[in-house]
Amino acid sequence: MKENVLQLKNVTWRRENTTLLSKVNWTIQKHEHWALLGLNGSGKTTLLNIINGYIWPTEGTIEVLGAQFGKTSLPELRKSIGWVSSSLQEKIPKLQYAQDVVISGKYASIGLYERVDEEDITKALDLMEKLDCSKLINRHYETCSQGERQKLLIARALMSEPKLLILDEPCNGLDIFARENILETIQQLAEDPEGPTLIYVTHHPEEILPVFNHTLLLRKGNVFMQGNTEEILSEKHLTAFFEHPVSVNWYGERASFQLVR
Ligand SMILES: Nc1ncnc2c1ncn2[C@@H]1O[C@H](COP(=O)(O)OP(=O)(O)OP(=O)(O)O)[C@@H](O)[C@H]1O
Repeated sequence: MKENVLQLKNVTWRRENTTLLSKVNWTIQKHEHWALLGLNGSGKTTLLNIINGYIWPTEGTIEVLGAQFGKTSLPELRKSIGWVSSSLQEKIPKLQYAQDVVISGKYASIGLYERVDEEDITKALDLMEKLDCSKLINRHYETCSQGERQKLLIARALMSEPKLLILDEPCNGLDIFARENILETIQQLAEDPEGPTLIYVTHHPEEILPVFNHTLLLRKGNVFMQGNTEEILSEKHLTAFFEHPVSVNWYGERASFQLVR
């Protein structure tokens, strides 16, 4: 049976006289992993704020994990949504130990103020193992590289066993090796039948892994197109989307892109 993880209907957000999101319709089913692709300023962060209930839309309805906004406790719902973003990365205390960063995900706190039990420690270490970052145990967060920090934050998000995990530009600031390493980790996470449904947010189409077999293109607050990734990542569609000629080459199941001069 199909189970909706997310359902946005005609979601519109206006600020003063500007429409920043316009009539967004988006349905995600369980284990249907999606990429959200849009240039700077296209409205991605605004849309994520709406999905997490931090911004209330001017019009439209929102249902996340079966809970209808307006009829549900948002703080309670947020426990089931993981959101890994660069703004979160900046908030983590520099001197916090790597394993404590992960454990804090259980309490959705920045810093760790709760008494930690043996079970939490075991779970955090298992997650660090799973994400191939267990070598960071007892390291201060500030001494970890950008790629290592991203892995810790993904492990942190998984600590509360979210049903929906939003990865908001997780490869920003990474070199090509660290980027491929993170992408491999994300691919494994997406392939885990027990794992959360993923939304991968990016402005780089080459980061869209085969496991993200659905893509939504957002442009100037409008859904330009949505559906099957392979169809969407075509020269024709991306040229229209970017309003600039784009060439696409496929290497196996990954595509690479170039602006045509
Ligand atoms: N509170 C606000 N009031 C007015 N305009 C806003 C507000 N928040 C966002 N905007 C505008 O909405 C547009 C979309 O911003 P948003 O941050 O959602 O884009 P984005 O796709 O996440 O961009 P980026 O990839 O650069 O992070 C931008 O033009 C931004 O200036």
